[in-house]
Amino acid sequence: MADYWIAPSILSADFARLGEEVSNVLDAGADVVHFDVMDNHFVPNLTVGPMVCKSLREYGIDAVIDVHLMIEPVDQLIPPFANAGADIITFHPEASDDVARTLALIKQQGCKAGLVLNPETPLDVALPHIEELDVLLLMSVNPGFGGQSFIPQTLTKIRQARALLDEKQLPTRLQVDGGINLDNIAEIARAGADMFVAGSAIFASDDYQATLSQMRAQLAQAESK
Ligand SMILES: O=C(CO)[C@@H](O)[C@H](O)COP(=O)(O)O
Repeated sequence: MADYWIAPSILSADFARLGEEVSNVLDAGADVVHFDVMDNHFVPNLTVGPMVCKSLREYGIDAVIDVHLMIEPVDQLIPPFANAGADIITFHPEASDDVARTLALIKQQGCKAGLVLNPETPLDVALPHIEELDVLLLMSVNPGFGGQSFIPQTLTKIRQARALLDEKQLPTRLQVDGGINLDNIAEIARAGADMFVAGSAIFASDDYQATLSQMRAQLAQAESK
């Protein structure tokens, strides 16, 4: 099977037991921890910062932590997140006055870097930076909240992004985030994504292991078609 990564979003975890929740979901077979950072300014919700990322490391979480910054401005929080144990840091181009500089800053801090495109943001916005991206994240909901429905028009954008990355022979991860569940993960994989962020579909399920296994079965099926 292709090297698909499933990344549970902490947004839907029980924050009172975050270390345990993240540990459980990794034991159940998740590949990456997706760490949603919101500032009640760039998006209308407020979550957590570098201290909580550091706490997860101190708790013993050694998986890849993928920090999705939904904050503006971004640069000043990049070194604190790198020091707190982030492996991947992604941000929205609208939140930086110099996207190339922010990407370089993330890499200087020893992290993988990525850009995030909202549903309404055209793929063209990523084009000038495409060679520098370790991750291209396409939002399939408007950022701010978990539990929203997947916007179906995102499938076209995923196909276009996949064609672009393949044409340029880039190893960039194509991540999709928002409304991913057992019913649509196969179609999203067929469109070309290889990294799947899912919050409510995993954390609201009774059995994380069963849900992750079913997601992997869907991904295997997507590949065989
Ligand atoms: O960044 C976001 C929302 O802003 C996402 O990571 C969601 O938290 C995904 O949650 P579900 O849509 O899977 O519930």
